[in-house]
Amino acid sequence: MLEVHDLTVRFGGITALDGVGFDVGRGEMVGLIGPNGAGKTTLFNCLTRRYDADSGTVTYEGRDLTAVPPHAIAELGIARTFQNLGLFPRLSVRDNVLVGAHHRGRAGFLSAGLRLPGVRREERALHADADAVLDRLGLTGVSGHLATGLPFGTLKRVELARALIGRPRLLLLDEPVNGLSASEVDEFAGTLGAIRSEYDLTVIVVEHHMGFVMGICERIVCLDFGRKIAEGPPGEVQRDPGVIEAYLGTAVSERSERTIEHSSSELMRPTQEGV
Ligand SMILES: Nc1ncnc2c1ncn2[C@@H]1O[C@H](COP(=O)(O)OP(=O)(O)OP(=O)(O)O)[C@@H](O)[C@H]1O
Repeated sequence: MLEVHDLTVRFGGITALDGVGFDVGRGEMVGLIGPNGAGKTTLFNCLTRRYDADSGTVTYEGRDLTAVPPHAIAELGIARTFQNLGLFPRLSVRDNVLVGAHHRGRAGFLSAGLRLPGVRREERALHADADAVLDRLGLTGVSGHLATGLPFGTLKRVELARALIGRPRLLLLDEPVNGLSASEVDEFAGTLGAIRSEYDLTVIVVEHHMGFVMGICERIVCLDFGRKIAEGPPGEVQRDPGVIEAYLGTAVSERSERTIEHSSSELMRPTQEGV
């Protein structure tokens, strides 16, 4: 479904991605891990065309993604969530979700302004879809609430709902469980596992929470300093000396500027059962 080949992105003197390559098959759930600043979000930004790559190729369902304009990404069936939430605080939860369906609307400026019957039908259909997704994610009770002021765990689910209403085939999740409590992480893992098959999704998930990512993904790609340093099944990657060094080496080496978010026990924590 997705082939990333030799992808390089530079910001001035920083090489955020350095010849990164990996494939993702349809239906897979792939984890993208690596210490802070490894290049994970930059990779997502390339896949969604927020960033241009300096070199390399990205092929999605046989199409050269680097030639696709950013506004056409959602229509191709690619949706994402954001590390720091990308919601509109002054819109209701339901309207935030509806934003994710913008590419499904066919009404033009004039017909929408005149409120023609076709426009009203289309709106009713999209609202029904929004309500179904909100219901599926347990958000019906807050659908009329402004996005501002809701608990972080709820907002993470709103973001997921907004991605799902776009009917994606490829879902990119950027730190979906960051900031959630242990029980919320387990709940999110269960929901993600279920909606993956319900919505026929292929998923790439960036996450620092090793228990979550190792428990839910079939394959892990690890980046460090913009380079892919490991790829394989979770058990293998967890034991990879280069991966352990990338995370643990930060305390004693030149990585002193980076934040060490996760200890060795976090990295080596057994995978969650039943997720
Ligand atoms: N727009 C930008 N301008 C300049 N530098 C950038 C930009 N975006 C990312 N970088 C740099 O590229 C490198 C990779 O950043 P990126 O955010 O992709 O890492 P990450 O693996 O997602 O990190 P984290 O786990 O902390 O979110 C970092 O050194 C970062 O400072």
